[in-house]
Amino acid sequence: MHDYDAIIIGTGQAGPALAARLSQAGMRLAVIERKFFGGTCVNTGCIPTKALVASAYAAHMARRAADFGVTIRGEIAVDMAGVKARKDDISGKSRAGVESWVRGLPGCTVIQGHARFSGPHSVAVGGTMLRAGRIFINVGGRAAAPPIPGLERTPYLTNSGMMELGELPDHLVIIGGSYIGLEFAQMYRRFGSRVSVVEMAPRIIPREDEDISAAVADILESEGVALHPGAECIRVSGQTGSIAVTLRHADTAREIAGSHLLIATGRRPNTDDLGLEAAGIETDERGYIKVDDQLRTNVEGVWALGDCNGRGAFTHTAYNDFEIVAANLLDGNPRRVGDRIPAYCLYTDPPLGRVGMTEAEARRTGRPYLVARRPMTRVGRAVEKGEALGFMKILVDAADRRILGAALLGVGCDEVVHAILTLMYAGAPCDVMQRAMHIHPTVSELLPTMLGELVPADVA
Ligand SMILES: Cc1cc2nc3c(=O)[nH]c(=O)nc-3n(C[C@H](O)[C@H](O)[C@H](O)COP(=O)(O)OP(=O)(O)OC[C@H]3O[C@@H](n4cnc5c(N)ncnc54)[C@H](O)[C@@H]3O)c2cc1C
Ligand SMILES: NC(=O)c1ccc[n+]([C@@H]2O[C@H](COP(=O)([O-])OP(=O)(O)OC[C@H]3O[C@@H](n4cnc5c(N)ncnc54)[C@H](O)[C@@H]3O)[C@@H](O)[C@H]2O)c1
Repeated sequence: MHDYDAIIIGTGQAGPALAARLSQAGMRLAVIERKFFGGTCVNTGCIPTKALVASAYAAHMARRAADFGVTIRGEIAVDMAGVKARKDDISGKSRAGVESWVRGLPGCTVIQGHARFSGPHSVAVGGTMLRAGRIFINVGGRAAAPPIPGLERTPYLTNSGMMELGELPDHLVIIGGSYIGLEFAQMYRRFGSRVSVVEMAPRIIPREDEDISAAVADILESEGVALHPGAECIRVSGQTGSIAVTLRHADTAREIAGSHLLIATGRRPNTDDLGLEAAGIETDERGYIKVDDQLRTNVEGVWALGDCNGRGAFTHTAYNDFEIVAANLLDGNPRRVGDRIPAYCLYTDPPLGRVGMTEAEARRTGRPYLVARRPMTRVGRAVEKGEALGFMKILVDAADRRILGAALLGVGCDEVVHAILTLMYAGAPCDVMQRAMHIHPTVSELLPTMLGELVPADVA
């Protein structure tokens, strides 16, 4: 039995930063990783997908060169080997950076292998037993495959398999029209594949407002992505190169013939093989580890951070979990998960920047609210860039004039959304932003203008 002050399981988006703080505090710690340092974000999630999105954007803009008065002689071709090499290089450097950081921490022992609890404060990795008074679980999640008949016999890709894909699919059929599905859909269409997206909800990105789903659908369809909302996938069969996907749409069955199948139907936590029962750590019915507002599990001295606790599903929520645990444990600062404001982006082009409530959520609160909308065709910077698709929407509480939420679908909106996010954290009324002089020409300069055009929601 090896004794430590702390054990961290998983090197995702919370573990390494927490290891650095614990090491700085003089603790002896063990960090256990079973696969790639950096976890999902670095290896099969945010970083590689955004590198691929950048290649797809370059191809798209090259095809649009004539719109800008630029002539490209010859065919615009995408070299998938080059695209993959660029992605692998970016992702690989990030992985190596995390690994050397963690290995270099004073007092930190890195163990490679699968960790499994053997008791409330003990963990086994292969034949090695480790014990600590504090254990931090940062095991993340993986793609969940739905119980579609035939799937077990049909080759399919998940976000992980997509990272290894060397060839350009002739026809990529994607099951799931949400964040993962849509980012891959647009990028592969831009690389040159035919792409079909099957979504069983009545519309794509069903958690977003209807106007946002419709605008994103228009953008994707205008590029030639075939969308099948309201269609349940009832059977799949075939081999790579020849895949048959059967859909039921309004009681009618039809078949899509594709070359490759991507399953993007959500994720599940990596908690089923962690021996949680040996430690008495409680999970919910979907396998997420139950935590309180400071990320403590029901077992004293055990915390769960990141995707595995079901309180967030993003890199920034996992990292924020680290900040909350470190603040409580090391800084005497009682930070809480409940204090954070939901925020994320969908990295289609143009991106969708989201913060706070959707309009549907604002409506459900029953309180009066104000709304301002502006199409990107009325945003000078977007017009100048020749990228004027989408619209921006801001919701404001009619009583205290604080921003309730925003959905910004437009060029640069993955950055613009932070101005609203910061104002919301400051708890300031929107008038503060309206009076602040903004820089011209930017997308952000239209935020104050929009706030001057707020109208009650029922007349919007
Ligand atoms: C395709 C895709 C795109 C995404 N894009 C974005 C984006 O643009 N922005 C964003 O914010 N989020 C994005 N996400 C989500 C983001 O990647 C995750 O929310 C984030 O990585 C979660 O981090 P984590 O620390 O919880 O766990 P992970 O990053 O999943 O890390 C968990 C680590 O634990 C290890 N592990 C698991 N079990 C054990 C065990 N028993 N023993 C030892 N080690 C173990 C794993 O090998 C892994 O390295 C994306 C996800 C996907 C799939
Ligand atoms: N830009 C980002 O921040 C980003 C990008 C990608 C992923 N992520 C993270 O990864 C998580 C998972 O993303 P996701 O898109 O896989 O999951 P999701 O849970 O957001 O969406 C899954 C979709 O698949 C549909 N679906 C499920 N079963 C189906 C079936 N049998 N047939 C047809 N449709 C079906 C659902 O209705 C849903 O719309 C997200 O919640 C997000 O946190 C973030």
